[in-house]
Amino acid sequence: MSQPACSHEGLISLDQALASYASVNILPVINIPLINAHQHILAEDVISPVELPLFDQSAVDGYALRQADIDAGITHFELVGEIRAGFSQQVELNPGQALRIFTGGQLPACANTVARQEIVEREEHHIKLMQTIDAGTDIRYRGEELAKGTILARQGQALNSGLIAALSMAGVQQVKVHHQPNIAVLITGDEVRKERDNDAQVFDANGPLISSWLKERGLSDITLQHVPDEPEVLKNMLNQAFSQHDLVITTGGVSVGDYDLIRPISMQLGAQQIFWQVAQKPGKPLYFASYQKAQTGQQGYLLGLPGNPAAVLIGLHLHLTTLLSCLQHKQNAQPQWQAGLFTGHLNPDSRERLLRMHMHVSPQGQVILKSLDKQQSHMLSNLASANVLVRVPAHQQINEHTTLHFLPIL
Ligand SMILES: Nc1nc2c(c(=O)[nH]1)N[C@H]1C(S)=C(S)[C@@H](COP(=O)(O)OP(=O)(O)OC[C@H]3O[C@@H](n4cnc5c(N)ncnc54)[C@H](O)[C@@H]3O)O[C@H]1N2
Ligand code: MOO
Repeated sequence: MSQPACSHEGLISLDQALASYASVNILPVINIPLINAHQHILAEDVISPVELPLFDQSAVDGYALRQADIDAGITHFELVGEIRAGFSQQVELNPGQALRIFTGGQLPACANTVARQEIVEREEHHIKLMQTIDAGTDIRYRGEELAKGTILARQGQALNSGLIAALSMAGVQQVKVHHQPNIAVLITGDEVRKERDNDAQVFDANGPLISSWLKERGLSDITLQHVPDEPEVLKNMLNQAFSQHDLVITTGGVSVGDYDLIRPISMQLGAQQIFWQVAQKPGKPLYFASYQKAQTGQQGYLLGLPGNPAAVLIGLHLHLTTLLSCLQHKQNAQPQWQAGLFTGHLNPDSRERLLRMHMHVSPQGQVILKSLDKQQSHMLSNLASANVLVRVPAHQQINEHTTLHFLPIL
C-alpha cells in the first residue's frame, strides 16, 4: 500500500523502512525433524512421498459386503471375520458372506461397499441389512485426497500446527527450513528496574514485552539483558552481542539525548546504519543497522527500538515482524494490511500514526474499527481492549466511516 511521501526532512517513510528489510541476507537452510520445525519457514516445497489415503478403508464401524450380493437381493449375511484398523489381512467372501469392519480398517479386495451398523440388525454371527446401499458406500478410497508427488506445502510458508499435522500424515519426517535467528535483546536505561529503589525509576515494560512476543512466535534462542547507560559497559555488551548473534534488538537510547548511545557506540563497533528515524508515531527514532558477526563473518542486524513502550510495540508488530520474515524468506513478508471502517474522528497529524484500536465485525458483516483512548507512546493500558494496529495517514482529517488499514496484534 503506498503512502504519501514523508514531509519530515531526513526521515524515511514507514513503507520505505519496511521495504528496506527485503535487502537483508537470508539465513541459512537447515534440515531438521518435522516435529522440531514448529513456526520455522519452509525453504523448499514439500512433496508428498505417498498417496493419501494410503489404502482403501472403511469410513464407519459396520460391515464390509459385496455389492453383487446386494444387487442380487440378498439381505441376510453370515459374518466370517473381523477387520480392525491397523491390521492387514487377506480374506475372501463367498456370496452371502460379510465381514465386521471398523473405522479406518483396510477394506479387503473382495468387498466393495460398507453397511454402517445403524442400518443393520445383528444376531450372533449373522446380520440383516435393513436398507439397500450403493457400491462404494462409506469407503475412503486410496489416493482420493492426494496423489504421490502432490505439493503439500510451499517454500516460504510457516509451519503451524495444522501444516505440521498435514505433513506428518503424509509420512514427511524431515524438512528443509531456514535457520531461526539467535537474538540478543538489550534493554537500556538506568531508570528501568524490576524493583524501584527511588521515585524517578520506572518498571520494565519492554523486556517482558519483547521476550513474550518472541516466545509467541516460536523464537526461543534468545538472551535478554539489562544495560546501564554507561558507554563502556554498553560497548562491551553490544560487542559481545554482535559477535555471536544474528539479530540484536535494543530498546531505548536511540533518540537525541546525551545518553542516547546506541547509534554512536554501534558505529564505533563497525555497524553500518541502514536507516535512522522513520516518519511514524510512535517510534520515530527507530534505528536499523548491519554488522559483521565476529565469530563467523556473517552479516547480523541491529534493530534499535525507541524506549517508549508503545514505540516498542509498533517496532515489534511492524518492523521486527517484517525483518524476521525477510531473514527467513517467508512468503508475503511485507505487512498484509486489512481494511475496516473507522468510527470516530481524528484530527490531522504531521506524522503517520499507528493507533491501537478495537476491531469487530458487525452483524451486517462490516469490519468496524473503534478508536481507543490513551494512545501516547508512554502508555500501554489500552492493550486490554486493543486487537489491531491501525495506520492513519499523515495530514488528513479522519472522519466517521473513513476506510483505514489495520493489522491484527493478537
Ligand atoms: N529532543 C528530542 N527528544 C526526543 C525526541 C526528539 O526527536 N527530540 N524523540 C522522542 C521520541 S519520539 C521518542 S520515542 C523517545 C525515544 O527515545 P529513546 O529511544 O532514546 O528512549 P529513552 O529516552 O531511553 O526512553 C524513552 C522513554 O521510555 C521509557 N522507557 C525506556 N525503557 C523502558 C522500559 N524498558 N520499560 C518502560 N519504560 C521504558 C523511558 O523511561 C523514557 O520515558 O525520545 C523522545 N525524545
Ligand atoms: O516516537 Mo515517540 O514513540 O512518538 O514517542
